[in-house]
Amino acid sequence: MSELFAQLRPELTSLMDCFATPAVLLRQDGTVITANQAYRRRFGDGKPLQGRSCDGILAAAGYDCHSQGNLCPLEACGQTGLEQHVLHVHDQGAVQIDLYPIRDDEGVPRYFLELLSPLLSKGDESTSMVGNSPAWREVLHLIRRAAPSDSAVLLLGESGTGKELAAAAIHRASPRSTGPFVVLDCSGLSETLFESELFGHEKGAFTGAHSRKIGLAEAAHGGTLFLDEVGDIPLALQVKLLRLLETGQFRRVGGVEPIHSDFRLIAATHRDLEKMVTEERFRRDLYYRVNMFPIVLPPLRERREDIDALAEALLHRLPEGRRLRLHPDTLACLRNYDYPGNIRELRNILGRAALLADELWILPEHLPPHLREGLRKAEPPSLPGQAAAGAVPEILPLAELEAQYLRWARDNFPGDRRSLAHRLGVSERTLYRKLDQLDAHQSHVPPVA
Ligand SMILES: Nc1ncnc2c1ncn2[C@@H]1O[C@H](COP(=O)(O)OP(=O)(O)OP(=O)(O)O)[C@@H](O)[C@H]1O
Repeated sequence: MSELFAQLRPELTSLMDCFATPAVLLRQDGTVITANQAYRRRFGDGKPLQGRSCDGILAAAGYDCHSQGNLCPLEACGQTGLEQHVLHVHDQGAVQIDLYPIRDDEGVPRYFLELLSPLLSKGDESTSMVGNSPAWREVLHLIRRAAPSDSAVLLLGESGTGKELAAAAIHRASPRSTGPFVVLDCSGLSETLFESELFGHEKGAFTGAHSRKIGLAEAAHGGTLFLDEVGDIPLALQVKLLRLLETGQFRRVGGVEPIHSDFRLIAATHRDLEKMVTEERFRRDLYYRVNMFPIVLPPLRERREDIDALAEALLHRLPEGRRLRLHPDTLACLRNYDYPGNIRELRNILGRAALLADELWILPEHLPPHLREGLRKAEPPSLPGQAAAGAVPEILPLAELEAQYLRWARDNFPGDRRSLAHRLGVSERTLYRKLDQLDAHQSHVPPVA
């Protein structure tokens, strides 16, 4: 890094943090000079990004720049000298990349500002599945495996873990994507209602059946039928559902004509279906029929690494959330909570906070009190001599003591560098200088933010 960049790094990072979307400043060879918080959260792996190649960072986050005919905007800009706007398509979804050359006084592009806006694979923003943790990547891997086949998929997981979103993603990535995606929530339906919802009814079939109604099984023809909370289907109706799944045929309530429907089945439940089978509350034959390809969606507390990115994405989806930013202390609280209601609960917490926040920042005070208790309080390192009280303290050079404390603060402080500098009572520039000195002595250390 040139001396000038070394001196200006705090200012540059601060400038980059003005962008809400992931932004990175690159050299001509694609190595990173600095990146903003949004970039580190979305694509970072917790290790320092500075000096690493941008395509290596993206590849590690599951966005392979060289796959599927993607063009490198940096190369194109190097050849033409012009800003580039390209769409990269990845298995994880699409990313809009806007690359702007930063020219020297002779007009030669020397550095490049890259803004990345992750888009959705297909569909709109509200259907994107955010997450990059190992647990979530495994789910995405299974979804990709299951999607092209016609096999029935069973989505298992606690309420609010994204089962419906996953079902829609499987449908969108399947050969039936141009067909309908029909959802039937099986919870809380009486037997009569369930039957008439699934199979439809003829006019006059029962009191109140004033006209013929097409059932959801029929409406799903050519597409996907998603049975949410399949464990809630009354035992008496399970046999009718099994017959439908086995033969693809059914009759409307009050009808005599057999109707054929060709759909792919995806079912979901938060219940332990296997246990229900042993307790004879769920038919074993139906269980085998729906459980051809099980996918377990992990609870949010088992994929805490995704909380930052999820919180940003969910906030952005709220109408009042687009103007707001999550303060590092708020993110620290969000990371430490267990979310019995999973992603739905996180979304609701953010919705409430967005209404309470007047200014730019969502602060811990905008969160429910039980989340604020989670503010992380790591113990400072035991200083030399402190562990063995009464022992003769080991005398260390002050500089070494400061380095030890700084290392601890850097590794444990949950916020960004600006807040850390503030807490340490030094300028951001001084903090950067001191951290650079630490880095010079020790490579492969995690960044502050
Ligand atoms: N990976 C994800 N990325 C972004 N948003 C998500 C993700 N997973 C779930 N959500 C959001 O969380 C909310 C709950 O998701 P969803 O309804 O799919 O959960 P569910 O498991 O089907 O819940 P339930 O069992 O109660 O029906 C939705 O608003 C959904 O958009």
